[in-house]
Amino acid sequence: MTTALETTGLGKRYGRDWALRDCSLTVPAGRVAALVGPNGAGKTTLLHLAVGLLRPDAGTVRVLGRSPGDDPDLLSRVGFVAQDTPLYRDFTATDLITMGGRLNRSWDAELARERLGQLRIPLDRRVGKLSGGQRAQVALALALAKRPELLLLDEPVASLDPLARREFMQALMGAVAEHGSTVLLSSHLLGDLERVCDYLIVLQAARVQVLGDVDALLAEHRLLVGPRRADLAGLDVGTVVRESHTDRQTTLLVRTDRPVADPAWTVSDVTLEDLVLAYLADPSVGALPGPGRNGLEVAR
Ligand SMILES: Nc1ncnc2c1ncn2[C@@H]1O[C@H](COP(=O)(O)OP(=O)(O)OP(=O)(O)O)[C@@H](O)[C@H]1O
Repeated sequence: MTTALETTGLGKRYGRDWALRDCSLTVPAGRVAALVGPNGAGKTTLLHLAVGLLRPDAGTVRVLGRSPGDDPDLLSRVGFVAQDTPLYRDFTATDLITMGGRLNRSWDAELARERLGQLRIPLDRRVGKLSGGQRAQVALALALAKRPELLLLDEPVASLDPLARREFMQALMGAVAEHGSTVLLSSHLLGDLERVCDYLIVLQAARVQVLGDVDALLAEHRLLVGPRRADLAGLDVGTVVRESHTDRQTTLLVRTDRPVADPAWTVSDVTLEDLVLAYLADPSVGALPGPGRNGLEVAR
């Protein structure tokens, strides 16, 4: 299996409004993919379509080569942690671990107990009495105990403190390294994603805006700082994704497959955060796979 998730022209509508539209993407197996975008962009909708909680109104979604919703067996191979970690609040973690063992064919109860023990989360306290962050950790431990081939996480670290976020991300990386799982993780915390994700999906206004390998995307973008130049016509620095100007200075985030030769510009690498923020600031520009430079094409 080389592709964990594949969508083709996928769409979901609520009434007359599209929550997700013309969404065609793949997440290669074994990747840790970041799913980012502003509030209401369609991230949760995409994840719910992938686990069969929603049915498409257009197009198709394939998970591990199968169609979610039509294939109950698929659920045993996919872990999903929903945005609000909706666990049964009257049960203890021990109850949930036992229940998971009855509901799942391959279930590593010891892994879940060990993880929660290391995090000092009381196994015998009702989940409703745990903190939001502790509940998120219980939900992740249960999802990992399933030993899923694909793990889908909807803003799992939002309620965690900075140390716990780092630990959570490390646990994810551990699971990927150990079991070769694929992870698709939605989050607004770009700094956290930069450390662990090697694949990027940016959704904006229900559509895919940027898609691809993080290293390839970072290698193709540059930050240029130079004397103020408000008129960019005729400038040969690649595609300008974002421009900003002060009285004396112009800063550009550009996409180019060539070194910037003009000595007027100070050229530096971009971070994932620079790149995502630049694209989010201008919905009319995108970077999608296609027959363009380095397999990627700028859509304006
Ligand atoms: N049950 C629903 N009924 C009507 N509209 C909905 C429903 N669920 C989502 N939407 C709309 O679909 C769009 C996409 O929502 P979605 O929850 O997928 O966004 P998101 O990217 O996950 O946002 P956030 O970052 O705020 O969690 C939004 O405009 C939202 O208002």
